Amino acid sequence: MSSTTTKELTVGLLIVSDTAAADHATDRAIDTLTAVIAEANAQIHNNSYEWLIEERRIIPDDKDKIQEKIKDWCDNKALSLIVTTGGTGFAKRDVTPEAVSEMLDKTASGLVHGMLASSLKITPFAIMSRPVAGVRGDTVIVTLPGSPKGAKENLESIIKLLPHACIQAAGGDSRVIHSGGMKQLEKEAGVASSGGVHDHHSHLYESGGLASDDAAGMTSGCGHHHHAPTPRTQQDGELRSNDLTGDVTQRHRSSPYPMVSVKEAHKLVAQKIPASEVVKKKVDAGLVGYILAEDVRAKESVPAFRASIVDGYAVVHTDGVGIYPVVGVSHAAPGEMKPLEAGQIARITTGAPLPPGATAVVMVEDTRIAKATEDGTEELEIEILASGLTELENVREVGSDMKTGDLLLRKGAEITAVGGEIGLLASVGIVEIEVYKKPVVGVLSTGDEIVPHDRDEALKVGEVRDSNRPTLLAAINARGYEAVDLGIAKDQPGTLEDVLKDALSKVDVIITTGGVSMGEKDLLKPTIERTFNGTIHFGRVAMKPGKPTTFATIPVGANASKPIFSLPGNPASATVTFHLFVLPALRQLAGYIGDDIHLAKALVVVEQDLVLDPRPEYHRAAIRIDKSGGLVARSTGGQRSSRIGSMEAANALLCLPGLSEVGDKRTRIPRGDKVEALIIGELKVSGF
Ligand SMILES: Nc1nc2c(c(=O)[nH]1)N[C@H]1C(S)=C(S)[C@@H](COP(=O)(O)OP(=O)(O)OC[C@H]3O[C@@H](n4cnc5c(N)ncnc54)[C@H](O)[C@@H]3O)O[C@H]1N2
Ligand code: MOO
Ligand SMILES: [Mg+2]
Repeated sequence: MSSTTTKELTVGLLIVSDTAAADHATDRAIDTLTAVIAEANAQIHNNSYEWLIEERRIIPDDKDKIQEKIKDWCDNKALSLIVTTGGTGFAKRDVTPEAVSEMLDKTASGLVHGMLASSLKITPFAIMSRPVAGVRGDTVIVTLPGSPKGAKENLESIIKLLPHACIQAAGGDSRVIHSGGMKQLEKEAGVASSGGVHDHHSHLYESGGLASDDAAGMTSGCGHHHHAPTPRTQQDGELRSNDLTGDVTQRHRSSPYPMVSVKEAHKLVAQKIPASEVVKKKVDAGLVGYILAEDVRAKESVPAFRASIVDGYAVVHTDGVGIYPVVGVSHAAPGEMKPLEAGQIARITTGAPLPPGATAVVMVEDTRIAKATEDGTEELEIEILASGLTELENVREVGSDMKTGDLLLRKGAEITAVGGEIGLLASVGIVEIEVYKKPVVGVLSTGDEIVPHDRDEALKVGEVRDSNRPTLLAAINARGYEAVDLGIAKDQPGTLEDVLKDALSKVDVIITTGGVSMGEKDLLKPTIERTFNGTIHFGRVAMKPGKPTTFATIPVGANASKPIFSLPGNPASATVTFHLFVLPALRQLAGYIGDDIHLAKALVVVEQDLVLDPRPEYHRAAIRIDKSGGLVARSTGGQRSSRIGSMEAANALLCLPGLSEVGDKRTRIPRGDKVEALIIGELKVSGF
């Protein structure tokens, strides 16, 4: 069943409200309904369909305007679903049901009853609502009340049944989506099973009894399969975050950010990272880690002269064995050289230029001294013992290692820490090359409780030493990127705004930690969206640790944007997600391409049983090369996200599948099994 392709069910949100139309900032319905729909997407464990919000409009209580939008969204855009809010009461200006009714081809009184029945369980005032529902063309239309709470409750009461309705309304075969799962669907939607008719249907929503966040079947990016909906990126004008100035009572009570898989998160990062810039750099030790932005050709030949490969005597190779006068000396040093004639030899050292006329070199081991000066300090005649010399024997011809114009390094080549590429460039006199600029990375800790790690004063209750900033600054530096310390920002919108504004002018990539989950002081997301007009590409990832990992881009000027990674505050979460998401992004910006962007992966044997978490887990471990050359992994112990100790001596992240991925088949990886490991540190050997 997971082989069916994902169908997108498009949605239009039509907010009918005089107040909200006059001041869009007062609207809460869009956020609320977006959250309901995101949650519905997050709970789909079968990739047969997903909701996609395509339209969002706020219009006044005006019958013509309502009908105009409905006409456009049904007849031109053929959306799957239109949800209106507002105008369903008894006030004079409440005209939504009338406007919608006139547009319907069919009514759907069942949906109306369903909504009213569930609302009446919550409040007797539901009786004051006049919802209508029906079909126009291919589109299902539902009217919800204007209060965000009422709208949310009504939509939640029917949303699990709407895919079925929408697909049928559009003339599709809804068996695809409800094949195998109608009973489950009915159970989840709180509707009694109608018996045998649906017996051949299979799962629409997977069972499993896990918390929705954790049960989302996601891939961990380590090659597990999954049934996740594709991520929804932010649409124009859609803001999911809490209101910055809002009260705690108004915050979201379930995350409005769809849970994306690690693989999808990587894809989004790769897509949204700005293009790499080209800069000129000197060829020196500072070039390590850069990627060439141009093909580089040899400016000179190596060797630049005919050079000896051995210490011995330069000869004319046709001369043969015999005793010859030593008429000159050539050391590996610049200088003029007297030409050599047949019947003469010249002493020569390794790397020294051959005298003009010499055609081969005989090793000193293949010679004997025949005559020395009287004081015994100098050679006069030497007997050559080697016979059958070939032309250029023991000689490096001009350009035999490399010729002027040869392609030395291709665009895209990495200047490695091994040093070979720098040597190559240096050998032919290249002093400057074009490379991709390495990003400068700013690191900011956030949180009222966070104090500098080196503050020389005991902690007061509630204070926490900042471990994320030194950790990340170190990791960034060690990977060869310039890191800028942005300090600690308090959980106040203004403070965060000032610090980020300053950072945007100084760095290419911003990393923040803390303040991205569900707390009322978790201000990163609303600040990015509302203050900086940024786009949050994902705000939740199906992984442990690191669930609230957030990635956004903030516009800076006309066509430019800068990436911001808002990592969870928990220290192990911040460190893991830095390696998993930020490092590849930095490498992409620095010009790495393809697989080179990502952490290296290997299969390792686990030395202990590892208990699986509902979420795909990145279990910190120390891996070693054992005597047989294989890789073995030892867990670093307690894996709680707050425990930075789980990163101590860790050089790998073991990719453990989430329980929701392996089904009920197993709850642990037994010792001796192999798992994939992402390598984040140096490999050690044991039993060398
Ligand atoms: N109702 C929910 N609560 C939480 C959820 C959730 O889904 N629903 N997610 C949990 C998960 S998972 C994580 S991870 C954390 C992430 O929290 P935030 O990113 O909002 O971070 P904070 O709340 O600011 O801090 C969390 C924790 O980490 C400590 N911290 C923060 N910064 C630092 C630092 N620089 N150095 C050391 N320690 C730091 C902070 O004091 C907190 O203890 O949210 C869960 N909650
Ligand atoms: O995802 Mo959080 O990072 O588990 O602690
Ligand atoms: Mg928090």
